[in-house]
Amino acid sequence: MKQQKEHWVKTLFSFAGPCKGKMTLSVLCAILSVVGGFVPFWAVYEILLLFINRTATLNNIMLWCLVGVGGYLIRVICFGISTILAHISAYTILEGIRLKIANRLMRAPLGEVMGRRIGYLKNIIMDKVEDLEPPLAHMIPELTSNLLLPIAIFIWMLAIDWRLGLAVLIAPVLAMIPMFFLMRNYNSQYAAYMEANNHVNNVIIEYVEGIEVVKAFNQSTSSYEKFVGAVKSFKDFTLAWFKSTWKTMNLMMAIMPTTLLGVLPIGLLLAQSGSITPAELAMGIILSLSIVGPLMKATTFINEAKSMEYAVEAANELLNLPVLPDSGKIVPIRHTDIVLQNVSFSYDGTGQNEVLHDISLKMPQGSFTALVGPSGGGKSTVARLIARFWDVTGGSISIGGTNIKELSIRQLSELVSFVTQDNFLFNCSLKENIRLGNPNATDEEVYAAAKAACCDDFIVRLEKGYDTPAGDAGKRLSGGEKQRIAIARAILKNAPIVILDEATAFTDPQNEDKIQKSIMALSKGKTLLVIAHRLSTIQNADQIVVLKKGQIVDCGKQEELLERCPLYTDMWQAHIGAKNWSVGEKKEVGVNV
Ligand SMILES: Nc1ncnc2c1ncn2[C@@H]1O[C@H](COP(=O)(O)OP(=O)(O)OP(=O)(O)O)[C@@H](O)[C@H]1O
Repeated sequence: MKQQKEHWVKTLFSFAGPCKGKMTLSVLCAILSVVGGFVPFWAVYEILLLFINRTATLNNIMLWCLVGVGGYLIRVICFGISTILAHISAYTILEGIRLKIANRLMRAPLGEVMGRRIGYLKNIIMDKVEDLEPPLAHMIPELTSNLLLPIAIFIWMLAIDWRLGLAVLIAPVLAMIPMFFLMRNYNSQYAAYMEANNHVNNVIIEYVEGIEVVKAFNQSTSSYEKFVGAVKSFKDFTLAWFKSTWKTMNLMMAIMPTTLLGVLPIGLLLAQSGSITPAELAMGIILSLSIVGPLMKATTFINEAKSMEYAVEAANELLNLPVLPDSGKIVPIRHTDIVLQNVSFSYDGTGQNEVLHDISLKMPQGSFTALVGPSGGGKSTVARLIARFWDVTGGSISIGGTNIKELSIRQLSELVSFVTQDNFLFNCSLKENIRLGNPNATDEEVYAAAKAACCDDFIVRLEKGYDTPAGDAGKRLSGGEKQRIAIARAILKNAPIVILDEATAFTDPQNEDKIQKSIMALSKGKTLLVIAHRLSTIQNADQIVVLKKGQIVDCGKQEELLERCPLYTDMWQAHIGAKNWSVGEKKEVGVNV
C-alpha cells in the first residue's frame, strides 16, 4: 500500500525533538533582538523631541544615547545567541536525519540498499542533508527578525497615524505585482532546475565511479565529453532561467525599497495639516527606510525553503525504505536442513517480473548443494533469499523446520555465513577485519582462522603483518587474497550454514588450490550451498541443482546429471573444453569443496 506523503516541514521538525528547548530559546532571543533593534529608533525619536521642544541638555541627550546603545547591544547579543542556538539545533536535526537514514539502511532488506549506487547514497546522506544546514541555522534568527521587524514597524506607523501606516505599504504592495509574475512558474522552474542539478550529479558520480572502466576501454574522451556536456547544459539551463526572470526580478527589487515615495508626500501632507508632529514625520521617514532591508532579505528565504523541501524529499527516499520485518524472536533450532517450499520471487514485488517460479528444494544438514545453470537463471537470487536479503514473494524458506521470517534477523545472520566475490575490507587492520566474523575471538583464534583460510603466509609478509591497515593492504592484495580474508572471517564466524556465491570467481591457477583448501576448512561439517560457474569445483556435491529461467530443470549427483540432463552435460563439456583450452597442461584439481 502506498504511504501517504508527509509534508516536508513535518518531516523536518520530527527531528527537532532533542533540540526543542534550544529552538524555542532561539526564537525568543530572535524576538528580543527585534525588540532591542527598535530601541535606537525610539531613542532617536526622543532626542528629536528634545530638540523640537527645546528641552535638549547634554545629560538627557546622553541618557537617550545610552538607551539607544543599550538597545543595540541587546539586539546584537540576542541575535548572536539566537544564531548559536539555531546552529546547534540545525546540526542536531542533521545528525538525527543521518542517524535515522543509517538505521533505516540497516533495517531495510539488504537488496534494497545494495540496489542503490554508493555515490547516490553518499550524495543524499552527506550533500543533500548538508544543504539543510544553512537555511535551518539562519531561518530562526533571520527570518524571525526579517518578518517581525517590518510587521512591528508597520504597527508603529499605524500608531503614529493610520494613513502613514498605509503609506508605507504602497511600495511593498506594488512590488508584489512583478513578484506575482515571478512566482507563477516558480515551482515548475525549480523542479526543472533540480532535475538538471541531479543529472549533473549523476553524470559526475558515474564519471568517478566508472573511471576504471573508462580508462580500461580508452573512453576517457567520450566520458569527459559527456561530463562536460552535462555541466554545460546545467550552466545553460540556469543562465536561461536567470535571463527569463532578471527583468521582473530587478523591477521588484527596484520598487521594494521605494517606501519613501508613499511615506514622504503623505507624511508631509499630514504634518502640514497638523495631524502629526514634525518629530513623528521624521520618525515615520526613519522607520519607512528601515523596513526595506528586512523585507528584501525575507524574500530570499523563498528560495531557501524550496531547496530545503527538495533536500528533505531526497532524504525521505531513504527514510522511507521498506523495513524487513524482524520477529526479534530466538527460536531453538535443532538442525540446519534448509527447505525451499514453492518459492516464487520478483525483485519489484510484482507477479509480472518473477525471476523464481515455484521452486522447491531441500538441502539436508551437513550436505553440499551446488547451484548451477545459465547466467540470469536465478542462482544468486536463491542464495540471497536464504540469507533474507529480500523476503520471498510466494512460498516459504525454512531452516530447521522454522520459517526464516520467524527467526530474528540476528539469529538468522548467526546461522548463515555468506561469502561473495565482493569482499569488502573495512578501514581497520587486517586482524580486525577477520575478527568481524566473531568480535569475541582471541588473537590466537584470528591467526588460526587466517591459517586455515591460507592467508597467514601473505599477511605476515606485510610490513605490519596482521596490524596492516586494510586501506594500505587493500591496494596490494589480489582479488584472491581479499577473498581468502573474507573466508577467514567466515571460518571465525563458524556458522552452521555456509553460502558461497561465486566465491571461486578470483580463482587462478596459483590461487585455486589455496582457495579450495580454505573453502574446505570453512565448510567442514556445515550445510553448504555453492554457486559456481567452474563446475570442476562442485563435481563432488551431494546434489547439483540445475536452474534455468527461475525453474529447477534437474537435480542430482554429477554422474546422474551427466546421464540424463542435456543442459548440465552441455555445461560440463563446455567447462571441460574451456578448462583444457585455458590451462592446457595444468593438473585438474579434484575438489571437495
Ligand atoms: N537487484 C536486482 N533487481 C532486479 N532484478 C535483478 C536484481 N538482481 C538480479 N536480478 C534479475 O534476476 C534474474 C536472476 O538473477 P541472478 O543474479 O539470481 O541470476 P544468476 O543465475 O545468479 O546469474 P549469474 O550466473 O549471471 O550471476 C536476472 O534476470 C537478473 O537480471
